Amino acid sequence: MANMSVGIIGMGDMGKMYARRISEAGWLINACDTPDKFEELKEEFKANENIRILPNGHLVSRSSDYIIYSVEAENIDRVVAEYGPSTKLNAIVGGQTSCKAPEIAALEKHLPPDVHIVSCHSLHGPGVNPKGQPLVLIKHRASQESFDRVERILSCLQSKHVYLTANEHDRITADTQAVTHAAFLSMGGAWAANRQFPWEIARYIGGIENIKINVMMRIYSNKWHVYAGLAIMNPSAKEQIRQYATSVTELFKLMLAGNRDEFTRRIKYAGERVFKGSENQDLLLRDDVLDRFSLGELPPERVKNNHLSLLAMVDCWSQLGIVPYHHMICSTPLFRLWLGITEYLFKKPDLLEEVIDTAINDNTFRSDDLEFTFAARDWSERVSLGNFDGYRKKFEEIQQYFAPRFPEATALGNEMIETILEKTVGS
Ligand SMILES: NC(=O)C1=CN([C@@H]2O[C@H](COP(=O)(O)OP(=O)(O)OC[C@H]3O[C@@H](n4cnc5c(N)ncnc54)[C@H](OP(=O)(O)O)[C@@H]3O)[C@@H](O)[C@H]2O)C=CC1
Ligand SMILES: O=C(O)C(=O)Cc1ccc(O)cc1
Repeated sequence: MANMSVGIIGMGDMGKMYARRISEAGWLINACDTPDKFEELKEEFKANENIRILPNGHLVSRSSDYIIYSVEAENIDRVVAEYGPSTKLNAIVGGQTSCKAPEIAALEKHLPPDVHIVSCHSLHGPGVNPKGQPLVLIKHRASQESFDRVERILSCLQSKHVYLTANEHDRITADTQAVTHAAFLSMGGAWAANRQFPWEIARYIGGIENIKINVMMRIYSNKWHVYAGLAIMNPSAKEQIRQYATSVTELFKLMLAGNRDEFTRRIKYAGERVFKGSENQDLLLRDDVLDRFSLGELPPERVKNNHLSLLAMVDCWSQLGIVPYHHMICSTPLFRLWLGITEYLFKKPDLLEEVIDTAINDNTFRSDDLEFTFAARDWSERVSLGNFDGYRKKFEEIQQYFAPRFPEATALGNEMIETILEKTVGS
């Protein structure tokens, strides 16, 4: 055990984070990315004697006792097909992709039968401290001894271990990741379609709005393939994202029709189903932290919003019979912020009344809500069709629109996440 070496195939953001942390704990790392990056990676890691950069995945596979594939979900089958047959006899292999059905299928299909399969998934981005964040471990085809070895190696991340099957993982992360991202992707899509920068508009500054903007900017400043992969390849995500788009559409139609009774009944019913049992728990987020992280100047008086995106999320959970608190075991920082702002709205009866009133009576939001509805449906459609190119094109167009403010938004977003998560980690 003491001499076990760890292989990492795919030295992108997550692969490098794993390599650095695992090597610091004293394990020997054999790592590679695509052959064209061999020299560059060798240069980058030359000072770290516990990290050996190799030219390709065959050499990593042959020489490592535990191998982690940290490549794009879309490429997992092709990459395991290529290097899997070179795996060292009796080694342990797993992946770090965000969606387990295609990963497990690839590992089962291409690895020799003597190889043990243990997969993992860190539920946070490469820039977040893994301490206390959920780390899913999947003992798919492995002896207890092999599983214990993986657990010991990864214990250096100091994450909170969560034991699930691949199916359970995908069902829960479809909600905590794919639907959460769909909501923020749609906000960005709507603002870009209306040629708005929300931090320049009083309605979108302060409180809940700060979280919406900062998380939206965080997602669009990242790589499209992470979001495309975990939505398009997760078998549970299509249905859940479709329900979100349907909830948005149906609530928007009730608003347009001015149907206050039905709108109110539906919102309250959804709120009861989703938040029943959590009434006496502390709120995940507090006012003072909500107001602190703004990309724009706070207006003298708070401007009302109907928060269609949040109302639709609660309606979606209710329609799917999901209690989001049960999903905290696979919560990412973004999901905790998302759940935090929805419960903030639903657990403040005066605010909820104001929001319902605004939704029915205030016409100044109609064009924003129309674009938001289009965006939610369009993202859902692209995911349902399994359209990676279409996903990429839309993502990158919107990304370009917001790019000039990314450096500032990333700094503010990091600070916001750190401050707010101090309170929500482990809850
Ligand atoms: N980013 C995040 O927040 C998180 C991501 N994940 C998951 O982790 C995985 C990696 O994500 P991330 O690090 O962000 O993505 P990156 O794009 O930064 O890293 C993936 C790397 O794998 C490389 N790669 C592709 N094919 C091969 C190959 N045949 N041999 C060796 N390397 C190869 C890619 O090269 P090239 O670019 O040339 O294709 C790239 O450098 C994904 O599946 C993602 O879903 C999990 C948790 C968090
Ligand atoms: O927190 C989020 O949802 C992120 O956007 C970062 C992220 C992306 C992919 C993962 O598999 C896990 C975390």
